[in-house]
Parts: sequence; C-alpha cells; structure tokens
Amino acid sequence: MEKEGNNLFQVNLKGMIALLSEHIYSNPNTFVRELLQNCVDAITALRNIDENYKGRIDVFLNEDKTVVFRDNGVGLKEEEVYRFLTVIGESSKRDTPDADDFIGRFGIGLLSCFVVTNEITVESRSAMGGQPVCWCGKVDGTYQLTLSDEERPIGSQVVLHPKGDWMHLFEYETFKKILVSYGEVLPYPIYLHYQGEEELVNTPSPVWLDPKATRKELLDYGAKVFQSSALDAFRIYTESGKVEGVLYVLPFRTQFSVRNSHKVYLKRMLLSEDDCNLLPPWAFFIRCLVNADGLLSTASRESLVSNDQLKDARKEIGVAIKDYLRGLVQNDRAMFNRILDVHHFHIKAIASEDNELLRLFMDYLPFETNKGLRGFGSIRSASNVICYTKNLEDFRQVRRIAGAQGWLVVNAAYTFDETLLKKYVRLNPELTLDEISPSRLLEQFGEVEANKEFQAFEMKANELLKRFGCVCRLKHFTPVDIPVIFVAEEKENVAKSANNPLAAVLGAVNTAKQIPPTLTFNADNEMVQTLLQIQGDNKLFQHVVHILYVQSLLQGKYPVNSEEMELFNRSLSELMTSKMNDFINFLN
Ligand SMILES: Nc1ncnc2c1ncn2[C@@H]1O[C@H](COP(=O)(O)OP(=O)(O)OP(=O)(O)O)[C@@H](O)[C@H]1O
Repeated sequence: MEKEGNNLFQVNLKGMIALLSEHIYSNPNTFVRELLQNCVDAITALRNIDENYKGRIDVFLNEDKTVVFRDNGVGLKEEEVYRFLTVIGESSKRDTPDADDFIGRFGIGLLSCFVVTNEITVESRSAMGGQPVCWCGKVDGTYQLTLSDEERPIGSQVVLHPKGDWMHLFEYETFKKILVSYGEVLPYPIYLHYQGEEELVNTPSPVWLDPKATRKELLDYGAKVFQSSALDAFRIYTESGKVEGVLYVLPFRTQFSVRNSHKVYLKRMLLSEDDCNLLPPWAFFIRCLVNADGLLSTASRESLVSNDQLKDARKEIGVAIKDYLRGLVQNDRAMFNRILDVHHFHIKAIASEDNELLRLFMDYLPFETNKGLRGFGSIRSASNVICYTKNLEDFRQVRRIAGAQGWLVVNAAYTFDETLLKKYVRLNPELTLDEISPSRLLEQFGEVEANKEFQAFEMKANELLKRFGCVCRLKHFTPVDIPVIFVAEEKENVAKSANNPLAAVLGAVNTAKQIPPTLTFNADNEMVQTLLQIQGDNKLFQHVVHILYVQSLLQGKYPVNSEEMELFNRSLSELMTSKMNDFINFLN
C-alpha cells in the first residue's frame, strides 16, 4: 500500500563508506593526496585572512606505525566538526566566496583514508577560537567527539593507524615517493619526519612555473621529471582555466594512437599523468607539464570536468602551439627544421587545417618525389605545374619514366599530402596541379611508324602474352636503357594475380577497367631492336618476350603468379642451355 507524503531514502552507511572510499578512488595512494589537499586548503583559508601567514605541513611516519598529517591552517570548531566531518558530502569549501581558492569541494575526500585504515582521528583547534576538538570516525560509520582543555597549536592533525594489508605503503621510501609525487609543487613547505629527522620534500616555487625560467632550465627540469630529454620547451598560459606551465616537443616520432606521459596539476596538486584533454587532438608531438588553477576536477580527482572552460583552454593551447611554431619559422629556422625532421607528419596535420600556417610552413614541408625527398619550396621553384600521383602504386610505376621525361613528380599517397597540395594551389593561383597516372604516361610515348615489321612484332608478342590478359605495344620512350615497361591500373593489378583466391574474388568485383595491362616495348632500346630482328626464330623470341614480361612485373612490384614464375624459369633455363650448346658447337 502506498504511503502518503514525501519519504526519505534510507542510506546504508557502511555500504556508502565502502563505495566512496574503495571504489571512487582507483588508487590506494589517494589518501595522501586528499590529506595533503585538506592541509593546503586549511592554510589557504587562513592566508585569505592574513596574506603574510606562513603555512607549513608536517607529515610523521612514527615508530608506533601511526601516520600523522599536521597543518597550521584554519582548524575546526566543535560545530564545524559536527557539520563537516559527520555529514558525508558536506564541505566548508563549496558555498563560500573564496570557494575558487580551494582544491576540495565534494566533502568526501577524507573517506579515502578508509582504504588504508579502519579509524581516522582528527585533532583540531580553530584559529577562530573555541576549545580544541578530537573527532574519531570509524569505518562502520560510528564516531566519537571529545573536547579538550589542553593547549594545542592552531591547526589540525589527522592520525591514521594503517591496516595490515597496506603496511607496505608506509615503508619510508615508498611513502616518501607518494608524498613527493602529489606534493612536489604544492605552495607550502612539506616536511617529512622519520626516525627523528626532518626533511623538506617539495619545491613550493618550481622553475617550470617561473615566467623568467630559461629554455635550458625548462629542458633540464623536463629531462629530470620525464626521464627523457625533449627537442624544445616553451611556456604557455591560458586565460580560460588559468593553465600555466611548459609544453615539451618530444624528441621521437609518435603515433596518433600512442598515449604519452604528461603531468597535469590542479591548484598545484598532481591530478594526472594523462593530458586530461588539455591538448588538441593533433598535438601528439607535445608533452605537457602544466598547472590549472581555474578548471574543475571530477570527484575521483583523476581527470578534468569536460566543460566549456576546458574546451576554451584547449583552444588557447592549440593557438599557443601554432604561435610557437610560427615563431620558429620566423626566428629559429634550425629548430623548426629539427622539429620537422621528427614530426613533419603532425606539422602537416596542423597545416592542413589552418590556411595561415599552411602558407607559412608549406615551403619547408618535405614531400617524396621521384627525385628524392624535397621541401615544397624547391618543388614549386622547379615549375609552376606541380605533378603528383595519388597513390603509391601509380607513383612506383611512373617514377622512373617520369624522371627520364624530366618531370618532377610528387608522391601524394601519404595522409595529408594531397589535401595540402590542393589547398595550397587553391591559395596560390599561379600554381596548377597535374595528376599523373600510368595511363597518362603511356599517352606521352611516341608512336612507331605503321610498318609491317612493327605490326608483326606486336601481333606475335600479343599472341604470347594473351593468356595473361596482357596487351603488347611498341613505342618510342626514354630512357632508352629501359627495354619494356609494364603498366596496369590498380584494379587490374589485383585481378591479375589469379592464383590468389582473395585477389580472384576482388578481381571479379572490380570489373571496371581503366586501361588493360600493357607491356610496352621501347623501340629505341638496343635489346628490343635486336628482338625485332629475330622474329623468325620462334623459340628464342618466345623466351625473351616471356623473360622481359616477368622481369617488368617484378620491377614494377606487381604480383607474379606461379604460372608466370614457372614460365620465367623455364624460358631462362632453356635460353641458357641453348646458348651453351651454341658455344659447344662453336668449339667443335
Ligand atoms: N586539515 C583540515 N583542516 C581543517 N578542516 C578540515 C581538514 N580536513 C578536513 N577538514 C574539514 O572537513 C571537511 C571534509 O573534508 P573532505 O576531505 O572529506 O572533503 P573536502 O575537502 O571538503 O572536499 P573533497 O571531497 O573535494 O576533498 C572539509 O570541507 C573541511 O571543512
């Protein structure tokens, strides 16, 4: 039966604590971050009243296996303990005018301690007066609160009794490493106390947040932090999200799919070793070491909330990277070339979506041509007509012949290359693009005169290669040292390899032919001229045609099927045997 009125949900406190403490924080070290952060926030609250107040954090790894985080911050009064420590989700940092100054805001961070302890004790004395308080919360959801008349300094200390399973986290070296990783650049000094010794473990003013730091200082710092030196380093600052720090240019080629390691801090607390979506998707050649004072973290504090501010910050970072590259082109060409050497693929990606950078970078971008790797500047200074092939197959086929015709041909098969060429030519009307294909190339070859000898030659050669679907032609072309050239459009190329079942299927689907596979004999080549003279000797003629055919397939990197290979081997061995017999006969 339905009851009237608004009813309250019941909460299983124990389950809730387990959920929040064990599942929202994926890493057992998280409690160090949460406790440090509470210390920092408490000091910040006091500094908002007195800006000259000197905060400090002391962490004790005690002999009795207790761990203490102590701060000289604002502390808590009795009623604040009731309000903020006994209610899950309540936070003193959320609904205040200076909320933006604090790292915490969800009111659940302290619960992360329950991953490593069954009991949390908070001893505190408020800077705002009142008696010192001692609150002890247990993992079963119960707590005790006592007031004390004892003298205590202003501030708070949190005491944990680590659970057996997690004792290894409290070994000196391990614990110090965790403390340093989270607290390294927090704005107040952190002292670690162990066996009667005290050591400062952080650098409240790190060089990478110093606007006056030199390039060398930034590079040295990056090399230490990431254990890998960078090609270059430059500082950035964004209005949106107040992101400040250093971007490093990676010294090695990166894949679009590979994740690099970064360091992203939020209000000086380490947030993630991922870029947290601060970098634009094309900036894979960049590693970031940044602090964001104006962005929000998710509750697990392992990534940034994906909001408009983050989007705008990412845009500003994109602009900063482009500005940096633009500055190099104008003032430090040597560095730009070093970066291009390693990251030209990414730089091409940037130029392909930004006309201004395209104009600026294009002359320096490398393209593969039939005359080796060339900067676009050298390609366009050779001719206003930019010849290019769309795919690698076409490029392989045309490269040598085109070279002999004096053409410079760009292989635009790589990602971005064709887009870059087309965009750049659109921006520069004095240039034109000319797509070269094997069939276009064949059209350039000179016709032979229509005499009977030539026609008979073509007919006989055609007859021999008909079974491979290959047409034979006799033409004039350069260079003269090439006796034959085989040209087939890509689809033909696939269909040709009939011994491969997959190729046969594909061939059946791709029936649209552009040009038939054609073996063109060079009428200006010495061997072909000799071949023309032995048309009468059928065997010898056959062998040479077969060998030239298979050789041209191999040279053009076409697939050669087993029938073709067998023919090649047989022709070659018969030719050699007959030549040796001729020699023996000659000797006798
Ligand atoms: N060292 C401290 N000094 C003063 N107050 C503290 C201290 N530690 C905790 N508190 C109080 O306890 C509250 C709850 O702390 P808790 O760490 O659970 O959440 P939070 O810091 O407010 O938010 P978040 O969950 O985002 O970290 C705080 O809002 C603060 O009022």
